[in-house]
Amino acid sequence: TQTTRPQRMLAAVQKNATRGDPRSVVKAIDQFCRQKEWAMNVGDEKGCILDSVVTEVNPATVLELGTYCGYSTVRIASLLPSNAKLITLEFNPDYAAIARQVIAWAGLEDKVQLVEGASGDWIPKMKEKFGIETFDLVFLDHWKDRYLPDTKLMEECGLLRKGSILLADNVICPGTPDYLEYIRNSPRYKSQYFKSHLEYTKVEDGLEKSVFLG
Ligand SMILES: Nc1ncnc2c1ncn2CCOCCNC(=O)c1cc(-c2ccc(F)cc2)cc(O)c1O
Ligand SMILES: [Mg+2]
Repeated sequence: TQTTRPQRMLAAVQKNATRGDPRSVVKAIDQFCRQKEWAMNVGDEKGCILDSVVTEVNPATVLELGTYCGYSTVRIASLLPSNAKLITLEFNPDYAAIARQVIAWAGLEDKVQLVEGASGDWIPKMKEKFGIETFDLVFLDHWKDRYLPDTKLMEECGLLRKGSILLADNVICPGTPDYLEYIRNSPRYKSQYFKSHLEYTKVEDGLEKSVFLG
């Protein structure tokens, strides 16, 4: 029977990457997506911007919305201090099953909690279920029409503190116009656009980094 693209991506990781070596996992996925099949990972170009933001923030608590196959999960978790926690939410159980194996191959399962479900359902439960007060960094990479409602939900649930950083993928392609309009005009955020390209292509895309001002 036919395999899925995430299954073929995992096979490429298990074939070409070294167990316990996150950089080799990232490299294997990027090579698979450049040479074999495009896939919606944040990719190597935007991934470097992600790395620089994670390093600058040095977060103790991270929320990732939209795990897919775990590519950005591995990039982020590999840069976290030992006591830091990364919670990643994935809606699609098939993606989640692959992501768990990719994260395990990278040896990062102790830093990552992968939760299956919709962001809108889980955000209100973060405090009670995971003992989270606030998130130092949120990486938004899920349904593009959920960025705005979920940001408002995080505000309402008190999950953001003065200085919390939101980093949003795909603000140009596929695009998140309502989110951009809100975050760039709200007096409660200070935003910065990092121009880049849609993963593995020459199409313009970028990341929007926003600081919550409280
Ligand atoms: N926990 C949750 N709660 C709610 N929803 C959730 C969820 N977890 C997952 N989902 C569902 C959505 O997950 C995938 C979202 N990502 C994308 O759709 C995406 C698409 C492109 C793309 C595609 C085709 C093109 F031609 C050009 C660009 C590029 C990207 O970089 C993308 O990130
Ligand atoms: Mg994306």
